Amino acid sequence: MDNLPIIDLAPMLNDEPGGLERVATEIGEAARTIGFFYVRNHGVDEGLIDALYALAVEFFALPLEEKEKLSIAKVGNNRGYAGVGTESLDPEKLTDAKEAFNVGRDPEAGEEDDDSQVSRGRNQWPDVPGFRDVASEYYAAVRRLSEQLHRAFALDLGVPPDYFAPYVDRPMATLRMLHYPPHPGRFDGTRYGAGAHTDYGNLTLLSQCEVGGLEVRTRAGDWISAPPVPGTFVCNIGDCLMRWSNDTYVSNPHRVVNRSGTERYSIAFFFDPNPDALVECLPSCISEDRPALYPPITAGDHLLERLDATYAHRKSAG
Ligand SMILES: O=C(O)CCC(=O)C(=O)O
Ligand SMILES: [Fe+2]
Repeated sequence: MDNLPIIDLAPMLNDEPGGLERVATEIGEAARTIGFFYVRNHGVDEGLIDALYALAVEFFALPLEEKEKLSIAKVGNNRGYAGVGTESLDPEKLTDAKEAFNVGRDPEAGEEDDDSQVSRGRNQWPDVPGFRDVASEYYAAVRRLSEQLHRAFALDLGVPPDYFAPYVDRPMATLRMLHYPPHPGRFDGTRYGAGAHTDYGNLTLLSQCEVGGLEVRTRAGDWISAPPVPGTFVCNIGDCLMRWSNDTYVSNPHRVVNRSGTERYSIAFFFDPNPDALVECLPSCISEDRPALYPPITAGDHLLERLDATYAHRKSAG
């Protein structure tokens, strides 16, 4: 496979007769084989996406001391600024040549507001006019889209379309703006923008600016590029959904190298289930020849395990 499929979501999102079924079949095929696909007609306003890019560019252009006031290392809940060199998505390589800013979900009515818990509590907001409003609006839009994609996953995996709804209605979802400075000199394979890794949650929705750099590993072990396609998100399956589906879906390694000679920005949205969601291999994915490969775990514990392996500051804290 040289190209990732581009799946049109309109039939599902417009409630066309048979639309959910058709989209679920296409998504299921991609999720089982490579774990990556593009989605178009996804319903998220292009003007909103452009507005968030403009604010991300403004934020990353602030002096480092300003950005570090919002450092992710000061909080336990995975929100705020992570500077160049603070993360190793591939622990075998040098630290990633990227900087990032994370926004989580604001506490909703009746929810505890505890910043020490992963992906809960308050956000750290930069002093950039409009940032909070636009980031919150974008977050809500991609959250809705993620919920809708779960209906297609459920149908394809052999459970009712709303099966996942109670597990993902208070999600540990993270909006992450990313900036990859151009790679200095010739790329020698030691330092990636983002080292090879798999994502942790159920799904990721990635918007790329016009500068490419994302590469995806095929099952055969080749790396193929996933170039920006206007009007789409790249959607990929994460480790949590792979586990939940008893490896029916695949969470595939990917990496970023900015070979363009210019700045690259991207916006990722990582959708992890509710912290207390019990991730237990789906009954429809278990059979006599295919017993459950994993014991049950809460989504919160699963995410913590994965974050602690990635961040230097979390490792030393814990
Ligand atoms: O920036 C990108 O294109 C991908 C980033 C990514 O894979 C990640 O942050 O998990
Ligand atoms: Fe990723």
